[in-house]
Amino acid sequence: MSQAPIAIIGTGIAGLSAARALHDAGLPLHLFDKSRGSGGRMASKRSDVGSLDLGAQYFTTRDRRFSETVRQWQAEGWVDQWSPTLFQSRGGQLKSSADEQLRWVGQPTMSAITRGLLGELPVTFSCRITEVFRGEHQWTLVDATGTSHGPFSHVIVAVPAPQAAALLSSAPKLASAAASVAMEPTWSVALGFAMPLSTTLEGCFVQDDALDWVARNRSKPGRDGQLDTWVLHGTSEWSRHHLDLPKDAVIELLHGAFAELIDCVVPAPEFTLAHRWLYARPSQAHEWNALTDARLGLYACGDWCLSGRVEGAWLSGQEAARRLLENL
Ligand SMILES: Cc1cc2nc3c(=O)[nH]c(=O)nc-3n(C[C@H](O)[C@H](O)[C@H](O)COP(=O)(O)OP(=O)(O)OC[C@H]3O[C@@H](n4cnc5c(N)ncnc54)[C@H](O)[C@@H]3O)c2cc1C
Ligand SMILES: NC(=O)C1=CN([C@@H]2O[C@H](COP(=O)(O)OP(=O)(O)OC[C@H]3O[C@@H](n4cnc5c(N)ncnc54)[C@H](OP(=O)(O)O)[C@@H]3O)[C@@H](O)[C@H]2O)CC=C1
Repeated sequence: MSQAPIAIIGTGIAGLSAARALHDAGLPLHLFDKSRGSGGRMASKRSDVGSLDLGAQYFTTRDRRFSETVRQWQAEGWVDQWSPTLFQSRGGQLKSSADEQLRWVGQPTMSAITRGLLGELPVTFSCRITEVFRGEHQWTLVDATGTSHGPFSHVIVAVPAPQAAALLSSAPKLASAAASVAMEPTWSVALGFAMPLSTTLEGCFVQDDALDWVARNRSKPGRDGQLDTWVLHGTSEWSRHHLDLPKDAVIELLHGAFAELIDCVVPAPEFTLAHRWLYARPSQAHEWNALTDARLGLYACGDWCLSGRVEGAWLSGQEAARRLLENL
């Protein structure tokens, strides 16, 4: 009888990091995602004005293993360095803030990374898993339409903590660890201007009431589009306070904050888009690496097990795969 595959729920960078490690070790697996494509919070959104990075803006590497992996991604052509002209804004004072930090982006879109990692791996998209339960020896998943999937030998849950908690109910310790993680929202807004704004600014770390970060989309390698498109992120606190505001109102408020911040004329945008990330980042970092119930064969990974950054999510996926292989 052939070996039952491993189920991985989530095709963000954590789920795909685990998937690649297990596939490279020769194990069969099957991925599931509720979205239409891979990437989760580091996916780019296709829009009328080209592809936009509404979630993760760039990533840095501190861990040696991740640095080496990113160099391999670079050799594959999936990523490139992004060296924006950086500013910071504190108390309304905008000033240049150049640094030596190496920053990476997927190219020509953020999604290139998870698409590359996914390759030909078996995956079911548009499939929200609502239940994960174990029979005598193997696992079954049930999706939102009531359809069952399985059997599976092991399950890796690679979704944001509040969504993971429900899927981990077979292992109450894991479920309660996931349930203890609070995640903060982020409102993300894109504004596209017909005439390029008259500024050298390409990225800005902001500390004010509303804005946290501003980036000029076309300054990233390989980005297309006719308009000069900007991505604005609200702070966690501002986003929490304005969580249920209609998108038009969010766009108007963040457009206003942007116009106040930047030292140039900001006309009415030709194009606008708002996206609410309910679970954008964990409110604090953890040092769990991954969560494990080796006896049951149930694992959880994601940025919330570590640093709340792309690097943390990738490392967490590696760790879930390592522990699973160790316990075979
Ligand atoms: C606005 C924003 C800006 C950010 N900026 C940066 C940055 O500049 N640099 C940086 O390093 N990090 C940044 N981050 C954080 C970074 O994006 C995340 O740390 C990382 O992408 C998390 O990856 P993950 O795989 O753990 O989770 P996710 O990317 O959230 O992946 C989880 C996947 O699971 C799927 N899923 C969820 N529930 C289910 C279910 N029930 N059934 C099936 N599928 C399901 C989702 O659709 C998703 O594809 C940012 C995040 C946001 C939101
Ligand atoms: N919005 C979210 O939901 C969300 C945002 N995240 C942001 O992701 C980046 C990535 O963090 P990382 O540690 O990999 O990058 P950096 O080293 O570039 O930035 C870390 C923070 O350090 C400050 N910083 C860095 N460079 C400069 C600079 N040249 N001038 C001024 N300040 C700089 C900045 O912090 P403050 O804004 O000053 O508080 C950076 O944020 C990072 O931006 C996260 O905010 C991650 C997850 C979710």
